[in-house]
Amino acid sequence: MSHGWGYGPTNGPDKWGDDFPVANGPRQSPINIVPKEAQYDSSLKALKLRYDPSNAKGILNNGHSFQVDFDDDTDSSTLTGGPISGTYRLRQFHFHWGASDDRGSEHTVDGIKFPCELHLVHWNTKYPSFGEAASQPDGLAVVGVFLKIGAANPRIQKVLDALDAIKTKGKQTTFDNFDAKTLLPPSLDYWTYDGSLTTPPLLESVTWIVLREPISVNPAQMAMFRSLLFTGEGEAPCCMVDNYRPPQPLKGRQVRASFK
Ligand SMILES: N/C(=N\S(N)(=O)=O)N1CCCC1
Ligand SMILES: [Zn+2]
Repeated sequence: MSHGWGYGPTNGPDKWGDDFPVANGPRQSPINIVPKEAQYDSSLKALKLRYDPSNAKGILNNGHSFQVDFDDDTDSSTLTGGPISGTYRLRQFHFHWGASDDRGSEHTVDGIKFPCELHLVHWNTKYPSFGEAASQPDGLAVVGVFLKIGAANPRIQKVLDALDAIKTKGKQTTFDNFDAKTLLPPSLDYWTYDGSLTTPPLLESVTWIVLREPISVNPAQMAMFRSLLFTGEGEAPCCMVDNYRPPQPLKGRQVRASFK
């Protein structure tokens, strides 16, 4: 790709392998999850997410999605349990979504696409930093949550109300006192498998933890996601939609379930 990666016809997922050969590696994400082929593993622990709302720092339009960043200098917002060992710190969360409700998620379930998918990105504190962890096979753990169309979700509204201030690429604003746990569904049943970042550099360092139960958003809330721009201020505007990578080959990997 002569210019930076993105989701368009000339720089989208089919072209990422030109600059990032790992795109065709053995543990790429996302994947299509086939529940009937996922093996229940009774040794999988319950997820333990302990988030401190005061760690929320800011919200940024990074030109590919938007992210809410957290202070990860201490173990005050962590993921433990589940399929991982040790302690992983919450770094940021972000979303992927479609131009219409028939697509947008990265993982699919029996081939079904959801309109949106939330990713909560954590890094293994056995490594000195996020950057170091991101290059290790057990360095990251991402909790994925599907969003479906239904009732308005009051808990996501504070995030969506901040989007007006970060419409264009590179814009950021403060975003404090937010408990990311409020974005999770009542059940923490999950599927888990070894995968990768779903955007360049596509590093194969992610333990994926995809929750079975979606959360809901209503159509007006989905429209707020779609109000963002991939482009920077003063550039020809391009709506930030369809910022998802399609499912990748499983290549013999096993998907385990924490539930029967
Ligand atoms: N691709 C990513 N996360 S994801 N979509 O795989 O959860 N990231 C790139 C840098 C930090 C997180
Ligand atoms: Zn993501």
